Amino acid sequence: MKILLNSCENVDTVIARECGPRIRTSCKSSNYLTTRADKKIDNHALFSIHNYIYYCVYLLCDHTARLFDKVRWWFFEEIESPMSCKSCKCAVGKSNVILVTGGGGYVGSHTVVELLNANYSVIAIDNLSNCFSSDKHEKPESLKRVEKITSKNIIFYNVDIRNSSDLDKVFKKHKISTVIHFAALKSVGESTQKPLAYYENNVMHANGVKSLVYSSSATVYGIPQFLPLTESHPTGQGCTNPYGKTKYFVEEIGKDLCTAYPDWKLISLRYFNPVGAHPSGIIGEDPSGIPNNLMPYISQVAVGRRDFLRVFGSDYDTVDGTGVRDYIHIIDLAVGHLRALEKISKPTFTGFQPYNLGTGRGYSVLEVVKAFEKASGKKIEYKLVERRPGDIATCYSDASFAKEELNWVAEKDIDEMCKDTWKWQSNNPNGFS
Ligand SMILES: O=c1ccn([C@@H]2O[C@H](COP(=O)(O)OP(=O)(O)O[C@H]3O[C@H](CO)[C@H](O)[C@H](O)[C@H]3O)[C@@H](O)[C@H]2O)c(=O)[nH]1
Repeated sequence: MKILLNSCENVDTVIARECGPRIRTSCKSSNYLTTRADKKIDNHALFSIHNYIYYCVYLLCDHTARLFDKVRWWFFEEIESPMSCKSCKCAVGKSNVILVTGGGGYVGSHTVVELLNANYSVIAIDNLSNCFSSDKHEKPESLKRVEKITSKNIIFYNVDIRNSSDLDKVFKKHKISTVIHFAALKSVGESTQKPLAYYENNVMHANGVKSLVYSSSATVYGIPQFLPLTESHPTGQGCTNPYGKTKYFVEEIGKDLCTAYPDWKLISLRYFNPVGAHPSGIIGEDPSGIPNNLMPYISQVAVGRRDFLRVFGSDYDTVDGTGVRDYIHIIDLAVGHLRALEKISKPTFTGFQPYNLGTGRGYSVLEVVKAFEKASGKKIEYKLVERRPGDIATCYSDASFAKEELNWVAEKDIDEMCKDTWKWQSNNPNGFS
């Protein structure tokens, strides 16, 4: 016989419904079957006992199923996003899924190597505007090579950070703990010619996650009022180019956010001049078109892609009249991001904090040319030309605050920067393509 059990009924109401009130009372008596002779009543009693056991089994199964369901959801909640991370297995734990915007670019790809080596799960997005990819649905070549270096998988989306609906999809799909925001245009010279493109690209779009490591720049300091530059140096005043202004604006937005919403945390890493390449020579800097920055230009002259370097300005008040910058090896810079992630994930860290990432030592353009000639064994032809608009004479860091707070110091010197740049460029004369 079948009895329909309604989930809202308790045992008493079921038995009452099926067997009547007398039996309900009787069946609760342990000696009922042995003391009653009435067959009809016995049949009723047997029937109700059967139902009772049936119902108890049902309850047991139901509770077990619910418990199992709860455990299952708790389990998935802990290790991966209930939304969909099953496909990508991105979430090893809540605190180590990092979204890297601009992941295919120079600083992005080198940082992804360090993140993967430190066992973070990486979701990379890029609009492929400044990195080579054989197909727009494919990962950029730089990230394919990062997978080769690390033997680890990167989840990649071709997403433009200005497209908020595409960004939303990524945030919904993955349980991201922190964003490292690299996606930006980065040429001082170009920014003076195409300021609108810089304001549109570089002023960030917030989305969900409230923990952000931001890729800022020493250009926020403008024309230095004192050297070396510490984090307390005024920013924004006298920013000499739109590129530097975009970095300054984002820092200001970040400060306001962190003041208004105490659950927001932002570390702004003020890069000095990143150069060099992964020591394997498998990835490196591959600007599209004519390089704007010094080191890739020199290395393209060395490899025969350009005839000579134009040295912008030889009348600055510096050691040899050429501009002085604080060059930092890309691997040191990438490791700086790991230290920043460790810092920002501490419950004690709150608000907005900038850190300089530099070596603390400046080199002139001609000193860099000399160091590169030594590392590559190639003669670098150059011509002294007019100053470049937006440039300053000298810029170098005091990075002691990063040492103190992040336990980070730049370890690689100018010779290693040139050696690794040359290894990359000579192994890949045409870059990634
Ligand atoms: O073809 C070139 C390119 C550069 N330079 C000179 O080399 C020095 C370095 O110039 P870069 O273009 O390599 O670097 P910037 O200092 O202009 O800017 C760089 O450093 C900034 C911080 O100082 C930011 O990090 C920014 O992203 C990064 O491009 C400058 O004196 C510049 O005039 C040349 O002489 N010829």
